[in-house]
Amino acid sequence: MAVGRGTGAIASLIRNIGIMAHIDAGKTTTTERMLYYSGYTRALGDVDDGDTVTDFMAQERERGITIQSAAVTFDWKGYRINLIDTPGHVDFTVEVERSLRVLDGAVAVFDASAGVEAQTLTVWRQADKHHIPRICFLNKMDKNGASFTYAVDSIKEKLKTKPLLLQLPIGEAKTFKGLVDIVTKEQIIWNPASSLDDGKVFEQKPVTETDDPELLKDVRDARNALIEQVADLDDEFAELVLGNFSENFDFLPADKLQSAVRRVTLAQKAVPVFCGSALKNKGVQPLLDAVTMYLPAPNECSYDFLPWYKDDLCALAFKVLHDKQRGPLVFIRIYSGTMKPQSAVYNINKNCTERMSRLLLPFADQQIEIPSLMAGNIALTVGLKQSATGDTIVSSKASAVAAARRAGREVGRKPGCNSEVESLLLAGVEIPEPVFFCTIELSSVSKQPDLDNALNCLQREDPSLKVRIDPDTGQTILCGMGELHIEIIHDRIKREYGIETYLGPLQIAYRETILDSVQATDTLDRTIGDKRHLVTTQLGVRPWAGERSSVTPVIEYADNFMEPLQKDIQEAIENGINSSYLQGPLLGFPVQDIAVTVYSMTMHSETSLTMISACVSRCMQKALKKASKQLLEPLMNLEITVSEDLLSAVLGDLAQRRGSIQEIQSRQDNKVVVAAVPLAEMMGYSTVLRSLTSGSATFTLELASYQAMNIQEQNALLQKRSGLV
Ligand SMILES: Nc1nc2c(ncn2[C@@H]2O[C@H](COP(=O)(O)OP(=O)(O)OP(=O)(O)O)[C@@H](O)[C@H]2O)c(=O)[nH]1
Repeated sequence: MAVGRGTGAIASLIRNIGIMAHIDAGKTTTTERMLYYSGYTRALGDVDDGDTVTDFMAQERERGITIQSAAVTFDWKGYRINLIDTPGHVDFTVEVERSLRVLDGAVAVFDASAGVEAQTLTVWRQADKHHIPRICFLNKMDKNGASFTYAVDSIKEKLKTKPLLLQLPIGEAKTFKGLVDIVTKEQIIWNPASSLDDGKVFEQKPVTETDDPELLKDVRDARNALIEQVADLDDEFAELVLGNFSENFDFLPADKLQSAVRRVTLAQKAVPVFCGSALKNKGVQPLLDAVTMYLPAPNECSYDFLPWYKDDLCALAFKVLHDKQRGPLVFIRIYSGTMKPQSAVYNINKNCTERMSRLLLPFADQQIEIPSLMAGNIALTVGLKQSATGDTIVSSKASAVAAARRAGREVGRKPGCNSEVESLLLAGVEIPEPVFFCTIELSSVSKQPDLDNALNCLQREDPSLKVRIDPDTGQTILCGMGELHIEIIHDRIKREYGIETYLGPLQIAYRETILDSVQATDTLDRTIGDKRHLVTTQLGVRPWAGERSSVTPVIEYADNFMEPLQKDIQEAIENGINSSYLQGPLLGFPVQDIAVTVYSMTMHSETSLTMISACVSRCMQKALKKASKQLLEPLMNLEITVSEDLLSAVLGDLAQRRGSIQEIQSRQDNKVVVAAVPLAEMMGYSTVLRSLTSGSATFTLELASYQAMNIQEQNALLQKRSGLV
């Protein structure tokens, strides 16, 4: 194998990239081809045969979709490429967010016959949020209906970005046979005569007047347009062009244009576009060249926190896998310093020191042992037992404290308080609230400890899975992002942990809110041992109409409230508030969009902080019960792609689901319906849509907001829940 066994690659030769796309655009196929051409696999994997390297989990093979982000390392022409395969299904956007956090650049893969599809838009926005430079790959150029121009226009319009056409296809759909590199004016034709049609052999030669005058004209026009476009975006390049080449762009050296394209790509002013057909083995090698040429190296990315660590270790755990023999395997991205096996590291989130036994380079489901690894690399560690997805890892607590000091934070104000060090955490992954939940039951109670262990492991791997115990029934509840998400968790419990479980019916995670302002007073008086805990508090709750809906309440204090307010008492009060809004008064769902004002608090000097929290929590519950209450239901953004002849059937069905149609767009021969529909109406929708359209339509579903239910629906739900109907 070509991977070095040293300390990993030096940062300028590393590319940490991800592939992002809509479901079925061809991420897995493209990844497989990359691994093949770089020499990592000897045979071409095929998603349709279920034998790809990156989709290594059994469920992924069966379902043909990518669920887990598997990190794969390979080398291409002297560069080390760490590739994180990001999932495309909307149930797994947390996986996408998590992998985007550790990427320096991304390749967006499109189906050239469909252009920009719903999920690409979502992931594109996430990549914008993380400021990740991108290049685009228009895949499936061989497919019926593939259109380079259509796909480029759709990138321009929908993604509101400036595509830089660095290639032109030669032929389209059935006639697609190669491409032209606009920068070098060379054509690349894959060898049809090769007996093994694996795309390894291709012919690369300049486009000439004699061979194909028409193509040469197209290439010249495209190159001139590209030069003008780049000159508009990059002053250094504009000066060069105007100074020496304004008469004739033909003489402008390719490397000058490449450097300028690189600068505008890294500055995210524009996005280079490439094309090909992964399935037909065309265009992937130039795409790999483009990854090394146009996407940034780790040392070209700036991170606010780097100066705090100087050369000390700073790393982020971005993925946990559980291995039966070796225990948890934690994927780490190293931002600064060096990592060595057989050493201790400090986890800031968990405030604990852990020992790492081995350090491995990830190659899908195989790993290669390495003696140390430098900044910029991605590695797999063995031995970390506490670390979970999203944790920040440094060399020692002392190093974290030193970094906190450099960051200008005041450390050690209060003994035992870790919060200043915690503020050094690399921004964690935002986990959206789960919209579905269901009970999970065992056939035999004796297996409960095994199930608890399995759920703990699964939660460390996947923070979007939440597990809680129903306080009334004692049942274990799984909360997840979608039907498929929960189904896959269920499947994994059986396959990976050998535990047979039954799921209760899938239910929707509603929210609650209040409609008026109310106040409540409560007193708690308890004597424990020889101490009397006596506390009285008065507080008010009111609806909060802030810009964004939020489950965490806004907390305010009345003027002159206990001045000066001691920090530990304030924490106790806020703990009390925060423990009470999660169980709303109507059906026990979290209460959102409320503001709490604490008016007064009197207490006996011996009252403990726990009793203060308990009193505040009870008082909050009392106030929430007194208020007029409202149930909120998840409203989903739905996007359906359907052929024109089946459109009316789909719309007719949507009308019965309380759906409001926002837009119907045309996408080549298809219609795209954009609608908002309550989640309650979408249970089992994939089966319904499949039968309505004989499986030809596709849809994506994403949480938009929580909306108030009307009074009839609210009453019907309350009655159903209380067993009256
Ligand atoms: N015609 C054509 N089909 C392709 C091409 N690339 C991939 N496909 C097919 O498209 C389907 C989806 O390909 P995948 O590589 O699994 O796509 P993916 O984006 O990884 O899919 P998810 O993991 O489900 O998100 C498969 O049937 C592939 O054979 C291509 O270049 N041309």
